[in-house]
Amino acid sequence: MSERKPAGRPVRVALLGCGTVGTEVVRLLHEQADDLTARVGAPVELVGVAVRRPNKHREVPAELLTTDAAGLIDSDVDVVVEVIGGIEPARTLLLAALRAGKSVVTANKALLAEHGGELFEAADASGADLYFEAAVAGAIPLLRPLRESLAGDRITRVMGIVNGTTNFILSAMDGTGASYAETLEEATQLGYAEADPTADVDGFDAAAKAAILASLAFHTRVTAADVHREGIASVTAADVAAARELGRAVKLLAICEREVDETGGEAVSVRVHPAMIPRSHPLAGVNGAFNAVFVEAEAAGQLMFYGQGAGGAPTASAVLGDLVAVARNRVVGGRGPRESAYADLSVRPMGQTPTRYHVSLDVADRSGVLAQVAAVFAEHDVSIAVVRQQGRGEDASLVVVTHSAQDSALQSTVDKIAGLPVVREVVSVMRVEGEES
Ligand SMILES: NC(=O)C1=CN([C@@H]2O[C@H](COP(=O)(O)OP(=O)(O)OC[C@H]3O[C@@H](n4cnc5c(N)ncnc54)[C@H](O)[C@@H]3O)[C@@H](O)[C@H]2O)C=CC1
Ligand SMILES: N[C@@H](CC=O)C(=O)O
Ligand code: NA
Repeated sequence: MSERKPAGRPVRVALLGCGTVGTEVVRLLHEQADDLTARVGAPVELVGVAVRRPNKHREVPAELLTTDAAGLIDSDVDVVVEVIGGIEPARTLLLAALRAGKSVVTANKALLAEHGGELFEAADASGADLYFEAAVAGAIPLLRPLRESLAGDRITRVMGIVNGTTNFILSAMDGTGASYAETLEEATQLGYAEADPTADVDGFDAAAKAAILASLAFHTRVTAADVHREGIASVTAADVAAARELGRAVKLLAICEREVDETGGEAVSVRVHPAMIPRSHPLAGVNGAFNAVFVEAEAAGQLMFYGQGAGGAPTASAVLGDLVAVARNRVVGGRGPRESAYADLSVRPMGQTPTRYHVSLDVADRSGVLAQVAAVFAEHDVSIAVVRQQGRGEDASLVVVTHSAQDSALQSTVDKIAGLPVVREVVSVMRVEGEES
């Protein structure tokens, strides 16, 4: 058996925040101390944990606890791990760490999606590392493959389920019929939801992740404000039932696409919205807090990443992976990848993005109604792929699935149809993904 090499000077780590993820980071650092030393080539020493209320953290040795996060960063530490969340004070603290040449590991997608550029610039100026695998899809190794393994390929599309809380809720609505409120409460108890769960439900969390994914995939700075965002608050039991009837499931998807416009110029589209996907699609079988992301690249073809996207221990696994990487860089010299935003592509507005709609209507059951509805689609140059009509006494249910068209044309079509006197109710309108157009 080969002997382990003697370990060098300890890598000194400051942890900021000790909630769902931070608690698990402390546990893993303690439990895996010997293995981490062997893997890094030096002991990884937790020298301080910044918290808000020290008396609430019995799991951390009292001498490590401090309420002075800035002071901890200023002390003799090599790496700062941030699991506080939110924009401030995380932004100010991490900028201070990076400017002082301390490597940073963070799980904070909200911060990266809004101020990633500023953080990368501070890292470049001092030569420090900035790693953030936990920020997207929790435990799933996804950002490192995009930043490193696929750096020689040309990514064309990234599509996936990147929010565990909403997937947990939609899975329950589809499966057990549990109420929205009950399910959200359970997701919060299990540590999946953000401190303010509206960040999950309204799609802000997924939009931040989509911005990070698009930035890495397309070598372009994409911020949360660039992402078209719709959450799941408007998804009704009727939508889920309509999907089910057509052999589809409703999922909140993050979709990042490289697009070529009429002049041959390239742009990207980045969006988060609920969509119906066929039950045969691999994403339809992703349930609970699990995440899954498809990546399509010109040479690699299709890749799929699947696993636990939320929860304390899975997220801490990704944090520890990054910690080992930056600690190794400290021990052997050198640094990880810098920001790559050279392509500088523009982000296409949602209205100009090609999408497909599923529209379910209650209409009067008499001759000529279908023709009237079809005429509105034709007027907006929207081609129909599937029509299904079923009589129910005086009324009929009419379902239309379109071919691909500009989102703005689809939206105008639905607005006009809603105003037709023969249309009693627009029961469900949802985009369709995951099948040929
Ligand atoms: N929980 C999860 O499943 C995942 C969380 N993340 C991200 O990880 C980060 C942490 O998330 P959680 O642990 O779930 O949040 P949490 O709310 O459970 O923990 C955050 C902790 O930071 C503390 N804190 C707030 N301000 C502080 C300050 N100024 N100084 C020191 N401590 C402060 C809070 O008291 C709390 O204990 C967030 O950025 C979140 O988006 C990422 C992936 C998954
Ligand atoms: N709140 C997030 C946590 C992980 O990023 C989620 O539900 O996915
Ligand atoms: Na990840």
